[in-house]
Amino acid sequence: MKIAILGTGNLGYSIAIGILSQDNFKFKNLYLTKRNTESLEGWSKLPNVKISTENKRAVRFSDVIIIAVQPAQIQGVLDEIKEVINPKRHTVISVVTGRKIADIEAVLGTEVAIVRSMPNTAISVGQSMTCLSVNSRGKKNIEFAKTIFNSLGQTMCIEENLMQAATVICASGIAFWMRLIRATTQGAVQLGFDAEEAQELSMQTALGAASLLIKSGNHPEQEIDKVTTPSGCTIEGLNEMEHQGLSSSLIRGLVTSFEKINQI
Ligand SMILES: NC(=O)C1=CN([C@@H]2O[C@H](COP(=O)(O)OP(=O)(O)OC[C@H]3O[C@@H](n4cnc5c(N)ncnc54)[C@H](OP(=O)(O)O)[C@@H]3O)[C@@H](O)[C@H]2O)C=CC1
Ligand SMILES: O=C(O)[C@@H]1CCC=N1
Repeated sequence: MKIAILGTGNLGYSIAIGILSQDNFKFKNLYLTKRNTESLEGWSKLPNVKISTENKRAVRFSDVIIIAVQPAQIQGVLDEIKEVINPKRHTVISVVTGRKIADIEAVLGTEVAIVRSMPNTAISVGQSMTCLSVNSRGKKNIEFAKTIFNSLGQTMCIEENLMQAATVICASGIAFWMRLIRATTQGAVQLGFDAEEAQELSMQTALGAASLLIKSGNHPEQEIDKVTTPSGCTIEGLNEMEHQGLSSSLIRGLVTSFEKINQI
């Protein structure tokens, strides 16, 4: 499999690191493009990695085309590559926020396999939650896209009308969870740990909580019941957090992000 990433910025870079680090599928070449390639110079020393400013060249050279530019830049990229897209050969995967499959079909045509994908930046460490939607032609290629993204975390195939919500929960979600980890780290510092220890306690506890749910399949309240000793310290702290609006502020933040993403 020959893969091109058109637009190797923050997310494209994370995807490239993830592809290079995984060993579940074999890729023959990884072609990375951006307009100014200075930041990618170190990569050209890697075997099987090509760096270029030329999107058309990257497309001609590849089978899977991952488009990872900003929403305002995708139209220009699609216009540029349309003449070299071969529907029999190429699968186009867009990770661009808010751009519908229909917008891409309008330029490349409905006979091209198109996957709309929303990974998150944890893709660079093989732990992305990636949501996928496909056009009719892409249904045959969904397993192919799943193979790529399953080796870089977990995937879920969803209806395209849920993609904006998925972006808020999973992609923006990385920022939300970072803030929760930072806040619990700051609390631990206030209670006497140094900053490094505090962050380690916070990160591993967050990982443990998520792992408990993933492995047991339990509802969060079942796990909470196991921790909240009657009249104990956990329920006292948890109730104070709720009095201060913990769940409510998180839900309101998600809804506000969702309202914003629908204007992008
Ligand atoms: N799922 C997620 O977690 C996230 C998703 N996103 C989405 O991913 C997309 C990319 O975001 P992000 O990586 O943060 O953005 P960046 O601005 O960091 O990356 C975009 C890259 O595209 C390159 N680029 C721009 N125009 C072209 C072109 N014509 N040809 C080739 N390369 C080009 C830019 O580099 P240069 O200027 O050198 O060309 C830049 O490196 C966006 O749509 C964003 O909404 C973003 C962040 C997180
Ligand atoms: O904040 C944003 O608009 C983009 C979409 C998801 C992550 N970053």
